[in-house]
Amino acid sequence: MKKVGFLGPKGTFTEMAAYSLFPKEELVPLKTIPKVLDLAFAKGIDYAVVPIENAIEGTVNITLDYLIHHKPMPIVASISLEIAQHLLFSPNKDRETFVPKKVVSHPQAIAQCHQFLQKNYPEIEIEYADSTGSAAAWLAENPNADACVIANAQAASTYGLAVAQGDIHDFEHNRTRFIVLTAKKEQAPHIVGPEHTGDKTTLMVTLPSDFAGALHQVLSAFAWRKLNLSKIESRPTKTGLGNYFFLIDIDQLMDDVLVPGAIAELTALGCKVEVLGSYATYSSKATASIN
Ligand SMILES: O=C(O)C(=O)C[C@]1(C(=O)O)C=C[C@@H](O)C=C1
Repeated sequence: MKKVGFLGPKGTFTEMAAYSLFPKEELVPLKTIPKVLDLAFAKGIDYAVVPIENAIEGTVNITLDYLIHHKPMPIVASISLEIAQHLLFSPNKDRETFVPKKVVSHPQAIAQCHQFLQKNYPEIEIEYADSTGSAAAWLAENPNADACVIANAQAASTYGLAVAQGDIHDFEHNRTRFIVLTAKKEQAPHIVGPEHTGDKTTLMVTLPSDFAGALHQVLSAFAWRKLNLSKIESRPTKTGLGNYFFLIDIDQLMDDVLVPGAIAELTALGCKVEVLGSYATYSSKATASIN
């Protein structure tokens, strides 16, 4: 059995992602995203599953930055899940009359429900937790707290909390993409359950210096080869204000000609190019209940 580390505890969205991809493997809950990446890098687990991007809030910066700057490992798969955020109360509180003073959740979950909170609880104090699951676990241990949490239905049932209001995320099409990483040689995991939606190659491109038309030249290396890009994002290199690199997702696996050709062209322009992964992408409804 493989060991799959994920942002825990039980009841997180990342657990759903890990379970959708690896229902038969040993799932290992870890407290924070850096802890998951550290353990994968040290080969204490076979695979790491961590969130990377949300449809409402954008990139999960901690994942990307920690991966790139501290624990570089190849991406070997990704999965996108529907994300339904619910407002959960302790069973000790009356759903009709309780007015919580505090809401506890993961920053991404709070951000996805920002307008809901503004409208319904404008005075509420916000407390950030390591994950939605850890917020739910905390409320289960402190059932008399004047607090509520934002988490999913799986967390509600795992921790015996009541769904005071379902689907409180501000935009309907709320999805998060999770990536699978490994520091072990064997690479691509064997995945059968979720729907295979396509393939990606993710590149990290650092420009030699800031010159006129640099990004245009970078993009044209892909354009004339008809390589479709599904994402381009700039992130700070952390070497000084204004220094950025680009993360580029190409909509296909690494091949023998086109992608290496584009990389060679970028290198000839003076860019530094690293391949962060070439992998299959999956999609799932995330409704599976985890035992
Ligand atoms: O807190 C969780 O349940 C997580 O799995 C983390 C996370 C994230 O970091 O984006 C995953 C999916 C949702 O977007 C909200 C939170």
